[in-house]
Amino acid sequence: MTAVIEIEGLRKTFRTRRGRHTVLDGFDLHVEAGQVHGFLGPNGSGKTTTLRTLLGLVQADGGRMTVLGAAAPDHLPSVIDRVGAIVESPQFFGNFTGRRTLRLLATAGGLPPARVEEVLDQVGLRDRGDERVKAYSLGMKQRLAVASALLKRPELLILDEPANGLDPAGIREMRDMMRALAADGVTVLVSSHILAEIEQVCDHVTIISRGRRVVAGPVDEVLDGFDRGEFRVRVDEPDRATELLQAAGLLVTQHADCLVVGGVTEPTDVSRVLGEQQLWVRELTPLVPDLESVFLQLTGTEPRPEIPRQVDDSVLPDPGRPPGQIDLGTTTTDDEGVSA
Ligand SMILES: Nc1ncnc2c1ncn2[C@@H]1O[C@H](COP(=O)(O)OP(=O)(O)OP(=O)(O)O)[C@@H](O)[C@H]1O
Repeated sequence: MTAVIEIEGLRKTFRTRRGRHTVLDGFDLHVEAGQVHGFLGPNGSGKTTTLRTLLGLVQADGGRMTVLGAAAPDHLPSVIDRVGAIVESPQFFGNFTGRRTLRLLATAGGLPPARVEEVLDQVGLRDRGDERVKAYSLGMKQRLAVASALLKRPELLILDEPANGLDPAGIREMRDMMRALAADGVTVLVSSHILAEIEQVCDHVTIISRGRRVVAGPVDEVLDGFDRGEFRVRVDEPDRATELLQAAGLLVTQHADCLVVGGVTEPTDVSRVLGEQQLWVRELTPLVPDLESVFLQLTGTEPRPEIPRQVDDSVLPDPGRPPGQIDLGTTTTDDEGVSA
């Protein structure tokens, strides 16, 4: 497999009114060719800063990055024509129509006008392309942004929150589009908070928390790593059931309307232990971890009853870092991202 994006030991500190704020603290990301790679993290964990840094929009304080084999940011210009990116909400001239906007971009990139019609059709704006952008809804602006990123038929597509403002049909279309692009060999790096979407469309995932990678790998393997063999069990007399199951060596947690039984290797063990004492199981459902539960657990962002969670409350991962951090210097940048 060829690495399309390599980030090692990325560091970035902003100077803010509250003092220095380390946003990326030795972050690593590896995206291989052909992957649809989900990039997840709580609000403020550093996703957009990572993508902006990768694209040369923010200067890193340390670390090593390559895009399509070219060292970033220094050699980014040599590969940028092969990269399509939407990072944050792109700004377009409100008085231009969607079609005119794309034609200008196509002309600047030496692309034929026919390509504009193809991408307008692809993102569902074919019939609204002659309206001014300022009259577009949020979701239509997002579709226009995707169209602009697709114009040059990129080998690598970087999408920061592409589902922002999209209606349910639009989200599904975005998912189908990512799948179709992947089938055509395009590598996609996508950040999103819609974890069910990510789980459906991505084959690989990296989760960031407070500027450090907390997990990375194939989605299936990440989820399997959190499968604790738990089952939801509904049964009459939950107290007696708990005693019996615990006596059989199983881990039992009582909830308001069910028991969660862990350490189960063979589900029939549960029904047998209870049935032998005339307790009949009404439900026995495997609790398969999903990306949302894994995300909440790894980032420490499970909602707490009656305690509003603050954005910087997420978990700071174990500081045991893989080797490979290379200092580029220790510059600190201000709120505008300009080197100080
Ligand atoms: N130019 C800047 N100056 C100062 N702080 C900044 C700047 N840009 C980002 N930050 C801070 O960096 C942290 C990470 O922001 P970033 O936008 O990368 O998070 P994110 O993971 O994309 O979050 P979200 O999911 O909310 O979009 C935040 O605490 C943010 O306030």
